[in-house]
Amino acid sequence: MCYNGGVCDDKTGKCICPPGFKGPNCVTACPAYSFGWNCEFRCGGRNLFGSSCNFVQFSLPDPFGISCISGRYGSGCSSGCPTGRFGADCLQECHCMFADNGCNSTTGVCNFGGCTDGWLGTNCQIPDVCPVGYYGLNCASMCHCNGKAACDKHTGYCSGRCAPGSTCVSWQCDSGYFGEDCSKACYCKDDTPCDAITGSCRSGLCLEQYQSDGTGICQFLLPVLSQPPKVEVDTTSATVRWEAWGSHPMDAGDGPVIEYTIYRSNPSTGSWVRVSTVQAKYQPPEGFSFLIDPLQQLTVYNFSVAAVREGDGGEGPRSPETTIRTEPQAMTIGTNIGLIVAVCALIAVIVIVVVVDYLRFRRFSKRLRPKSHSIASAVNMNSLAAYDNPLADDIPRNSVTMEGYDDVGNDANDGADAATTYEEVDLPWTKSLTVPIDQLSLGVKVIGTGHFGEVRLATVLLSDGHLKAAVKQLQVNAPASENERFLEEYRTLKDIGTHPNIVRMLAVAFHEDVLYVALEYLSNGDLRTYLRGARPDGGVGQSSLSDAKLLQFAFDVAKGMQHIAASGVIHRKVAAASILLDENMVPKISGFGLARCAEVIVEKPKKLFPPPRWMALESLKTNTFTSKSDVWSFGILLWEISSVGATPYAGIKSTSLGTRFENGYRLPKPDSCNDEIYGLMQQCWQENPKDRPPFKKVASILEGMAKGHKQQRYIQMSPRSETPHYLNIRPDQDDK
Ligand SMILES: Nc1ncnc2c1ncn2[C@@H]1O[C@H](COP(=O)(O)OP(=O)(O)OP(=O)(O)O)[C@@H](O)[C@H]1O
Repeated sequence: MCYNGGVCDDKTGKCICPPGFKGPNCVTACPAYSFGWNCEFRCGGRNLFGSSCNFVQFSLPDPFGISCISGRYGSGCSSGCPTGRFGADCLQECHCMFADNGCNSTTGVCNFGGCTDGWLGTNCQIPDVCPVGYYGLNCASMCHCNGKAACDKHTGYCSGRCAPGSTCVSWQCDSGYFGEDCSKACYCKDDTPCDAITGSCRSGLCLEQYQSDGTGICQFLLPVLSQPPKVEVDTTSATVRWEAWGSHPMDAGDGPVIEYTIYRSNPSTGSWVRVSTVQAKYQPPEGFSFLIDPLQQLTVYNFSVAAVREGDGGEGPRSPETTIRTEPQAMTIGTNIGLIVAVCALIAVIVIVVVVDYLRFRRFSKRLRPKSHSIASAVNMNSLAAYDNPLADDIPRNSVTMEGYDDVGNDANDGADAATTYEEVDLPWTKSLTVPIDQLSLGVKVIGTGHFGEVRLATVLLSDGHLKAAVKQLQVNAPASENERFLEEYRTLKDIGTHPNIVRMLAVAFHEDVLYVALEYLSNGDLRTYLRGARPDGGVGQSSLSDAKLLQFAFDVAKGMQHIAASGVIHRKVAAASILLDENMVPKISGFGLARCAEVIVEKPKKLFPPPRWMALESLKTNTFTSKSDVWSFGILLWEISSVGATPYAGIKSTSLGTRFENGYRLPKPDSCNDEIYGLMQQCWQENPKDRPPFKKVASILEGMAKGHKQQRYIQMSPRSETPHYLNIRPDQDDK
């Protein structure tokens, strides 16, 4: 947009400003009697022509040609502008509230009062509503909405879709994307580009597993199982059976199917829980089956299976479900003498076990007493040297010495006990992770406190040495629902598998009905605290945190979230406080306490609900959580990074957020980030979850920024000497 009579050069797209105005959009008025690209020439009293501006004409590039100085018109430029006019040859109209008083004939600034309705700016030449297709400061930037619709005047984002082949604010899709909003991925061989509008591969060749649909677009349809699984139950287990994808004429979509995911419902919340996957490679003639246990007796469960193709997002929808109730314990005392004898024998065994356990507990407590701050572990390093944990192979080798760790119980008397403390507990998912309790040494240091109590520094002995670990434990006396939540948290983490940007579970151990979970130790605390300390006024100093590092944080977290979303998990607590930093400052997603394995609508409990300031509109309004609500929260996390640790919506009550969001309110742009990164946040905060980019797209946009940070400043840390203009930190509103 060119103002004050400036015109746009149809070759370069740049504004050619009229005499008396300068700047990329001709908004800046030159001082009186001056003109030129930078107002460098003057006329009048002390001008370079040595004469008055009257009767002087100037030669400017087309389309102005010969014209008068601003504020003059007529042959020989001898007349001043009439009231209501200003600019070169007096061609511009004043837009002042008091029209009779007119405006300054050179600058257009109102002689009295402000602008008339619909106009803004120092000289009232900026329309209040940008013309269709423009947005931003002075309506100077172009937007690209589908159907040439208008866009948001501040952000450039379209209320509907972006024009095909554009991202609303840019005409170019990132490589590998096309279509409206550039939201569709194209799958061309060797990452060759596709047409930004149609999506057809320029090379005409598709990635393996994808087929051209005849128009040159490479795609596949997700495989759909049309039949519910058959389920047989007993008291505490269920056998789920299903036929291979494609066995039934109603099965739809494209193969090849590489595996199946088995789901069951969680009886207390009704949400879906991903139980396990079964490889599709070896197809048993009688169909597939999977045993799920343990289940609660006399409880109603739903079961479903989904077929999975190779690649990200290759899992099809869940099959129709089968609902069934587990059996009650069958006992017909009186009709079966043998059974009564068995029951008596069982009771006797239980009594013996309880007595033995009690005696062991007393002995164990005795061991604890002198060092009450730590839990015992009897480490016998020599005998365990050959222990092989498959996980250990891909664990970073932060091996430690045993100094500073309290091997309580590792004294002369305990040697014999150590071997007997290991107890097998029936949790199938822990199998590959379980280590004997004597391989775990709990340190004295409490490194944090979470919902399930203290988190302690520890070491765990795996195949090649002691690794530092953060250990959480489930209290024996925890209520059943808590128990379930704790187990759910770590089963989810186990299902997600390993990723460099997700906290890793090293091992689990059982001891006297306590479950210990050892996570890799992340020594640099959480990202929010780190960012706050790294503000130039925060003490750590600018040297510890470059703009590139801030972008890298965002990119790394996005990669981790892409992996979580691809595993079918919703995190529900994506926030800088949930990101922990390892010894090399690599961010790792943590805090899986609220994670779920499927789209969920939850009843709002009083505590343990996700932090509202990070929640998406639909989560606040209808308690609905999906991967796209995680994308919203990621947008808030990106804002936390860009504002170097500010509190979102500081000063605003979180109870008012839902209504504010519905009215279009969103977090403002931090001064420290540029339009492009704020644009990405805006995309994450689209009202309709479908309009938010998937994590794959978010990660690829951030990757582009991380690579291009030398050419462009996406996030700017203020130097120490400058007064930082960072947004507020309000610990009272941090939604801990
Ligand atoms: N792997 C780890 N390495 C280092 N410190 C950790 C680790 N895990 C947790 N902590 C510390 O312990 C604190 C509590 O962690 P925890 O995960 O229990 O918190 P939480 O917010 O209650 O999580 P959740 O909602 O998952 O239960 C964290 O804030 C952090 O300081």
